[in-house]
Amino acid sequence: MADARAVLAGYRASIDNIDAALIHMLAERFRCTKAVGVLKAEHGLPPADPAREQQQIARLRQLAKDAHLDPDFAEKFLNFVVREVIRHHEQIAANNGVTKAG
Ligand SMILES: O=C(O)C(=O)C[C@]1(C(=O)O)C=C[C@@H](O)C=C1
Repeated sequence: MADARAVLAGYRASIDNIDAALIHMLAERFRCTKAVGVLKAEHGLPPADPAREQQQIARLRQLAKDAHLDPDFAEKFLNFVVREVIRHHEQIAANNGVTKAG
């Protein structure tokens, strides 16, 4: 039992590091997409680009398969993130290209 607890603690330390890396990577991605939102608003480009999304989905599904991750999960995760990005783009466009902090 003591051994199992030590093994579990070791796995949890890795999980905590991975979760921290995910948060930092998502923060960087949203920093980048906010700049994209400003660029799009300044040039009158639409918030969503469905053709680009189809390319991203196809690419991530293949990457997921190669990595033995469920491709349906990868697609759902990308869609979840992109829907939030589009919401930000729409807000930026409504504010004429001005972003709010956060
Ligand atoms: O590439 C763009 O045009 C973006 O706005 C970025 C992004 C994304 O988050 O990857 C978001 C919305 C678009 O529909 C496609 C892709």
